[in-house]
Amino acid sequence: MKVVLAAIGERARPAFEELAKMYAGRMEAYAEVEVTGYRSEEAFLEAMERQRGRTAPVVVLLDGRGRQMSSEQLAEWLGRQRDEGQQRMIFAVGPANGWSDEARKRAGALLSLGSMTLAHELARVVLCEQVYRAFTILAGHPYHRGS
Ligand SMILES: C[S@@+](CC[C@H](N)C(=O)[O-])C[C@H]1O[C@@H](n2cnc3c(N)ncnc32)[C@H](O)[C@@H]1O
Repeated sequence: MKVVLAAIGERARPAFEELAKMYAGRMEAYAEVEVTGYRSEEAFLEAMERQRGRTAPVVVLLDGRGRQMSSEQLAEWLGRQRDEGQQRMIFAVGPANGWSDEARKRAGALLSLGSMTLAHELARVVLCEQVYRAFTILAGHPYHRGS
């Protein structure tokens, strides 16, 4: 399975970029990982459109109005996708002013990180940590237990 961790808008400042890449690097023990950015929501949606077809990816938009899950629930869901043979999961953090309704309609799923609004750079760091955590839960790695 390949996991794409995307962000829309300006490149994150170095401190945020470094943290996102640190978790993405750790994730590589479990999946192929790509950290990428798109200059606008439109560019992102166009890229998603080009990937439609037989092996269409699951596109998960990070959104405050989305479904909230515990880390264990995210792990279970991700594990199910993997076991069902899903080859490509795209998680995307929206632009600073959020996703349009059109983007929300086209998403495979909307995922909330909680009811508080995070700065988009921070949301991507939290996303990367939670997807990494999900893989460690699936692998039975002690990271999730804090040991
Ligand atoms: C500053 S927030 C956008 C706030 C905007 N007013 C809205 O309602 O979506 C920028 C991006 O960060 C992500 N984000 C921020 N807080 C989030 C949360 N609690 N859960 C999921 N994503 C979040 C989303 O991808 C959002 O599009």
